[in-house]
Amino acid sequence: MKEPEQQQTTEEEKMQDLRFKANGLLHRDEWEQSIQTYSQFISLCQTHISNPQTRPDPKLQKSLCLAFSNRAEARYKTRDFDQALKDCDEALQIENPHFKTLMCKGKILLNLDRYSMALNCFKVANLDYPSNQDSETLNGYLEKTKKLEFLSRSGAFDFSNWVLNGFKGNFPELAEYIGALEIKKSEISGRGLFATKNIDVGSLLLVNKAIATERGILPESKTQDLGENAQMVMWKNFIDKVVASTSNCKRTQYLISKLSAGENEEDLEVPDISSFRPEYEQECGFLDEKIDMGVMLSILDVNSLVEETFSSKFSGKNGDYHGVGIWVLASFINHSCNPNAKRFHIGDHVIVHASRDIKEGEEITLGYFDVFSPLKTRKEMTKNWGFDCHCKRCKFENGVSEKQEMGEIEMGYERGVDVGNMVYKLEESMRRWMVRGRMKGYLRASFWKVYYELFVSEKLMVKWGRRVPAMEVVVESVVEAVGGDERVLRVVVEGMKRNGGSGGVVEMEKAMKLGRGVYGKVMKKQAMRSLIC
Ligand SMILES: C[S@@+](CC[C@H](N)C(=O)[O-])C[C@H]1O[C@@H](n2cnc3c(N)ncnc32)[C@H](O)[C@@H]1O
Repeated sequence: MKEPEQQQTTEEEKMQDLRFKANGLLHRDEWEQSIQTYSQFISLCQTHISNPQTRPDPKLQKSLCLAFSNRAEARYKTRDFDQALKDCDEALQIENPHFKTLMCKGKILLNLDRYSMALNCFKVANLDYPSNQDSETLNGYLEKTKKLEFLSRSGAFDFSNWVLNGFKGNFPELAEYIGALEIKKSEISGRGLFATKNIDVGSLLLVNKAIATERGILPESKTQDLGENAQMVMWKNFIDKVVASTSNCKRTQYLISKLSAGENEEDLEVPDISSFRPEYEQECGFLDEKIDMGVMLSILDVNSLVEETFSSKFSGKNGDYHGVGIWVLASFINHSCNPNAKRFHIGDHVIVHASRDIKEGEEITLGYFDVFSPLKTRKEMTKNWGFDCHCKRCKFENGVSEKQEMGEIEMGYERGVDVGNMVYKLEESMRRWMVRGRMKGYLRASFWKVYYELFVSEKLMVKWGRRVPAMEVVVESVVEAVGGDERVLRVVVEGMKRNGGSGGVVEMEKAMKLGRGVYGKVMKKQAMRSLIC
């Protein structure tokens, strides 16, 4: 049996060894091993301190604080943010302010998009700034966090430089942002996102960071098997990433658990939108149990989105390049064939903006697929998504699809007959059926492909121009009905060029407004002009 003093010395030596070993592992970036060794040190150290028979060295408290801080750093590197934050709080309970810990906590909070809390950490760290530390790093974090906090509050994103640079270089800074929105029961299906005030075209609705994304090349393989195989691998990797993100973070788990798994949507709880704000407090009863894997797969099936690039000009990637991801708040947006919003993806963020003016109380809707296609194609697409669309446009087009002329027009469309003749026939039929207002826009959007081919062809316009409505009239009705689109913008720009250069001030203003519907109000005039002209 060792004497208490002898035992104390042995314990102190053991702690010394563990601390030394853990620090070495941390310096060599061996995160998991260093976490384990710090845990051994922390447990021994705590027992030692709480033992009434020992006279712990006062320096031991400092070592314990540092061990928590270092374990937080290692856990941050393994993206175990929940546990890393707990370690930071333990360290700060022992010593506050503690520069190293505050820096680590700030970085974790920044990763979790909790900008104002992160900013607070960096500000306090700045007060406790030790002279031997590199001030540039802290200043860099302070500046970045201030900017993100402002963006998240204001939604004042500006992509001008990135656009003017031809989408080269770093992505623009993006922060999570939620506009004037709420979640409510939807007449379309289950829950939906609704505007809480009037929103004008181009305004940002939300910016949401993905829980996980997976990107890769999916070759349009000559053998179907190869393509399907690549798709399966991509989907599997994506699922693994989602599972990894949810197992480390209770908040992510909680948020995902709120999504529809495709069944009994009408009975689903309507969560408060504030629980999707990054700063939402953790303690409010986050999930304790893991989500069942079967449920998780259904959730991913119903809510995952294929990425859409900011602009076809931007992607610079060939058609083989695909990305899939899950964005929680954006998952509450229902589909409509006459959507009022558009989405783009930059890095891991989805950016949703109003593609036309939206009234207070109106539901925000996206086209889950290309809505510039005829009813038949859209029905196939919604079938793939697993639902029947009951939007106003589908209801109206279902009615006219019974008409004989409609059958002839559809047949002509599929066979690719003279586009001028088709447009003429459709316009004449709409006149006879007394189709008015938005409904005209619906049908024109359905057969947009032929309108497009007609309006961009000088030769065809010479032949058919007098017998079909003016391009401006068609464009206005289509945009009012289904929102802005790059292809519509293209027709307008081609028209302006035909009329001698880039058109007058009024035409340019109209094109810029259309541009805001297509790309959102995220750039200054010069950048928008470079995109549309
Ligand atoms: C991404 S979720 C949209 C939010 C969902 N309504 C909810 O309550 O969580 C996609 C699912 O919503 C439903 N949905 C979306 N748009 C729809 C539409 N136009 N018609 C019918 N169901 C729709 C379908 O069940 C679809 O699988």
